[in-house]
Formats: sequence, C-alpha cells, structure tokens
Amino acid sequence: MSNQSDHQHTIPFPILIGDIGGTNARFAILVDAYAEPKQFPTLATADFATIDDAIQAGVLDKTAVQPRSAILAVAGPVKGDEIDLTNCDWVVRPHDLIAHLGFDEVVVINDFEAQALAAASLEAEHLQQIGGGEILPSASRVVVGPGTGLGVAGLVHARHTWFPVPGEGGHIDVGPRTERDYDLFPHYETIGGRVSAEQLLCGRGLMNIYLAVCKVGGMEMRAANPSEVTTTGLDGSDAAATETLSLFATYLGRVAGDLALIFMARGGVYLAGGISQKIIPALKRPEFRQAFEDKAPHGAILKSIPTFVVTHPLAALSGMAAYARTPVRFGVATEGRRWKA
Ligand SMILES: Nc1ncnc2c1ncn2[C@@H]1O[C@H](COP(=O)(O)OP(=O)(O)OP(=O)(O)O)[C@@H](O)[C@H]1O
Repeated sequence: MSNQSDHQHTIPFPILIGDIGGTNARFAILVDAYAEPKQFPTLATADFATIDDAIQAGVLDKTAVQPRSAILAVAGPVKGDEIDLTNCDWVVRPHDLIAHLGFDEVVVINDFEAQALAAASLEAEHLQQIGGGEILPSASRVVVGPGTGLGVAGLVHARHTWFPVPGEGGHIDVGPRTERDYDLFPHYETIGGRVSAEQLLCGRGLMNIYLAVCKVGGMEMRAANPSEVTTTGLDGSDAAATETLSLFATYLGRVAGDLALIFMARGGVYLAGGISQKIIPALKRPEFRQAFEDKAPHGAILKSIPTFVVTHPLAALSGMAAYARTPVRFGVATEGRRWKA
C-alpha cells in the first residue's frame, strides 16, 4: 500500500472512474482533463461475481482505450488492501486490479465522499430545491442519500479547497417524536436493538415503514417492493403507501436537519441516492421541510439552510470527474487509499 501523504497529486490519464453501490455499478472513462467522460451502461452488481469481472466485461471489452488509473468510489469504509462492500458481495483488491487489468494506479474512496465532491461542483440545473433558504458560498455542506443503504458525508471548505468528510452517519439513531411515531416504532425492525436511520431511510427502510403502517392499521400489504410503495404512494392508490412516503419524508427531514446542525451546513443539504429523485413530489409536501426545521432552539438556523434533491443521474461520477481533472481543488486524503504498480 502506498504511504503517499500528498493529497494534491495528479492521477495519470486515461482514468477509469467507477461508482460502486450496493445494487448498481456505474463506470466512465476520462481520456484527458478536458474531454467529456465516456460513459458505459450501468451494471447490476449481482450480475458479476467480482468487480474485476465487471470492469473487464462492462468497460475494457467495450473500448479500445486502456485506462492507466482507476478511481473507485465504494459503499463502505476504505481500509486495508481488501475492501469489503457493505451491501454487496464484491471485495475490492487494488493489487489484483493492478495486476490483472493493467492499471498503474488505483485510488479508492467512499461512495458518499464522491457524492460530496459532486455537491461541491454540481450546476443549478442538476439540483431541485425543496423549501426555502439560500446557499452560503464556502460554508459547509452535507450529503444524505437513501439508496440500497443510507450514505452520509460532509463537505468542508478551507484554504480554497473542498474537503469531503466521509463517515458512517447513516447509522445514527432515530427516535420517536410524534404520537404516531410512538405507535409505529415498536414495530420497526431494529439492528442490534436500535432503529438506526438506515433501518428507515433506504429501499429496505421503505418496506420496514410500510410493513409497520399496514400492521398497526390492520391493512393488507399490497406493495411488494420499494418501487411499488413509491408508485402507489405517489398516485394515492394505496393509503398505507401514501403514509409510508409521508413518514419517509419526515424521517429524512429529521435526520437531514440533525446532520445540518452537526456540520452547520449553511452551504446546503444535498439529497442524493437513488430514492430521493424518485420521490420528489413527496419531498415537496410540507412534512420534509417541517421536520428539517423542527429543531428548537435552532429552528431559525435550519429555516435559512437550503435543501436540494440532486437530480444528476450520475452525480457521484460527475464529482469524481471534477476531482480527477483538478485534484488540487479537493482535499481528498489518499493516504492508505492509493495503490501503485
Ligand atoms: N422507484 C423507487 N422507489 C423507491 N425505491 C426504489 C425505487 N427504485 C429502486 N428503489 C430502491 O433503491 C435502492 C437502490 O438505490 P440506488 O439506485 O441508489 O442504488 P445503489 O447506488 O446501488 O445504492 P447504494 O449506493 O445506496 O448502495 C434499492 O433498495 C431499490 O429497491
């Protein structure tokens, strides 16, 4: 493993960039610092036994460009030479990637660190604001993303540089607040006895809430998966699904508000992950912002902080591309996360 301490290194082009989630893997190649990324079709992680197979079949077999470097963003903490992905079976072994796929250099970062890089560089056309508030430029930002899991990262600006702050913030506790919560919380599936944020705010979390709503209300479970909950919740054809979306928006607002307080995120809170952009109409209803601002004694601060849904279809890749082009703009720590041939 490299002991390189300089986070302002350059990464040799062409660069393969990859966003590896629990369900989907998305790849692109940056030929040089100026060209648009060459994107490849999104792959389902379940379709490939290893990440090496996925890169070979999904990228290298489909182009004549041989990337010299790879920057991979993975769902899970990056430590050691074998990186286990939290919500899928792949293990990233950078030494193997270098040996088998011909890279000179591999950098591995956390997937929400990549989302944070995107939050520093996305244009307004890729953001949909929910509620009021205005971005204070150069103030801290937070990314919260419900997808297969719940990812969280901070973004801090100092010395003319954006520093992504990766963490495991999706695993903080969520507590009951309203009378309805006190009815439902005993029915939520826990992890180690806790209702962590990720128990509620991801695809599995949507089903967890839906199950509890149906159980407490003595209703039949008509939706069989998160996407059906979303569809029938938004069109109003299933009352339990509609309440599930309302609760999901409330809990997301509650957690996003807590994270905004922790980071004093006057630069905004950015809702990423696969689910946020699919439930924009539910997030536009009052519950999300009300829960976000319901933070006495600091309600006034929260009111001033803007919240956005990231609508860019490949936001993490766009953040990684910005980093790959000009690493000097970003304080991405590569110590222990950069491997060379
Ligand atoms: N229309 C929908 N409404 C709600 N949830 C959905 C919908 N479609 C897919 N999902 C859920 O979204 C999750 C996949 O999210 P995402 O697209 O962010 O994947 P990912 O990038 O692999 O996730 P992660 O980065 O969190 O591991 C799955 O749990 C899936 O069931």
